[in-house]
Amino acid sequence: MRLDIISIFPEYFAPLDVSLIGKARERGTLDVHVHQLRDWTHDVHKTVDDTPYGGGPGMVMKPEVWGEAIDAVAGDGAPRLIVPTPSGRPFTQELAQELAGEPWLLFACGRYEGIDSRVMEEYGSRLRVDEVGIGDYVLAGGEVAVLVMVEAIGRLLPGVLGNAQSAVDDSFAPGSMQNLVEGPVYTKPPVWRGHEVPEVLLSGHHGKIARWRRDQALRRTVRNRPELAAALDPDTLDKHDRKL
Ligand SMILES: Nc1nc2cc(Br)ccc2s1
Repeated sequence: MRLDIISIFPEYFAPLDVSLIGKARERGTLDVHVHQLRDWTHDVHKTVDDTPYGGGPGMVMKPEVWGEAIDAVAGDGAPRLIVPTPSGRPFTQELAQELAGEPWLLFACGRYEGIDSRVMEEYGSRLRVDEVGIGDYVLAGGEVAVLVMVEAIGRLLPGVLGNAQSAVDDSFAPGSMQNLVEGPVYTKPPVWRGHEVPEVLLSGHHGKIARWRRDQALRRTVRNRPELAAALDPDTLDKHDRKL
């Protein structure tokens, strides 16, 4: 997968050199290119923003600069254009899975009050354009949102996770974990400061362990994410689940 990221703060993406994503880049699973938006300005101050039409606070990012940048990076190709914004569609595990199947993603990192909407209109006619949010709060720019999305997407690529099963068991993963969060996890020692590991996990009885884990996932989902629990497909709940 090729990833292009356009930002006025390319240094935000240094973390993509480390850990899982860094190793995926070394292996060639991920081909990441970060671009400085100001490289496509033509004035001495490298201006990327201006006051909003209609008045109001803050500044809006100029369409001309973004147009030149995206034209230069995309060329005649057809990357999927992802624009992080608080007003976008929710970024979910399902969308991460979908984006992990794309050959080329181009992330446009807005700042200030956002990018002039005509940029998304312009490219919507020839590229798949998704305005995507990572939660109901406002950041200072799209860079951190891109880091979140790149990590969530990158870990789903073949060979990135040491154990591919981990992604299947992820919270929210399509299939048996749809609309479920994961339950508690434990490792050695069996007793730590008087806290014992649940006995079933030491039993070696895989059926009972799987049942216990699902119960714990359901209980945690009901407690922490009641709106997900309400959306659980009744057909996926067996009679035992319903008793919880
Ligand atoms: N939650 C989010 N906040 C922001 C702010 C800006 Br400015 C750009 C993108 C995003 S995504």
